[in-house]
Amino acid sequence: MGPLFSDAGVKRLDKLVNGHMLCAFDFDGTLAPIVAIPDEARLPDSIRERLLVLAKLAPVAIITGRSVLDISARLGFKPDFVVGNHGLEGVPGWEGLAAEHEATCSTWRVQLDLALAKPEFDRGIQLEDKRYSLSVHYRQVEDVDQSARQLENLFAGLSPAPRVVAGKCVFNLLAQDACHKGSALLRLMELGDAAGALYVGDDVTDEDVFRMRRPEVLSVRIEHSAESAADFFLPYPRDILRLLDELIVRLAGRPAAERA
Ligand SMILES: O=P(O)(O)OC[C@H]1O[C@H](O[C@H]2O[C@H](CO)[C@@H](O)[C@H](O)[C@H]2O)[C@H](O)[C@@H](O)[C@@H]1O
Repeated sequence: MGPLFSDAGVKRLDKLVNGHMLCAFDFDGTLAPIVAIPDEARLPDSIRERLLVLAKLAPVAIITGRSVLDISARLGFKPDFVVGNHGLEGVPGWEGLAAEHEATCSTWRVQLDLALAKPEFDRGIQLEDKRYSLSVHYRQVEDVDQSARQLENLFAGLSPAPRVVAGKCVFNLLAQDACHKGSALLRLMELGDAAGALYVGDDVTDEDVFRMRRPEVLSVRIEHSAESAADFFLPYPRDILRLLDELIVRLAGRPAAERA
């Protein structure tokens, strides 16, 4: 994993922009700064303005852990694709799987509501029901390590067994099937007839994209992590602005026929 703005990274970016490409982004921690209360996350105007320009030059996808309803209200513009619930919601052609995911989530919800009401669990634990997946947040608890351990034990007893993906002070409970951010991205590329894609993310569920290590997908992580499978990293969250600017300059410089 090297810095994106290095000779090797810029070479990959230039090569990608020369073909018909999809620009895909995660939301929290990538486009929107992390804040203590999930509902207070906002897309900064400086980023929205650039995304609006970018969307005129190339197809744009937002692939997030939030629900489609939640994220759509936060964007303030309409990208070509909006995928929610870590790839489980909003992918054209995958609608048939939704009913099953919804039923599984309701089952977990009942079990978790009962358990989390017990006095041993910190009242700061917040369950976010996103219809097709659940997020259990523990950012607001007194003892983060203790709550994380208790929650992991609790999830081990859930039926049916979820796929538990830890994130930033959150556990995401997902269905155990092949749909995730990586498979969603490949499906969007197929639908958009894209020869390549840029994917930018910051968290553990973004590793489903990074781990694919596809040569046609340029994967970029926000902040360096020795454990990440991403190709490149941007050192600081603010560097997303530079990346958007560099993309816009390159894409705007292409002949119109290539952008179509
Ligand atoms: O895939 P993403 O777009 O990165 O979404 C991942 C989760 O983001 C949200 O939670 C995270 O961001 C919150 C706001 O900054 C923060 O308070 C929380 O601690 C983070 O885990 C969102 O609430 C979840 O539904 C998403 O799965």
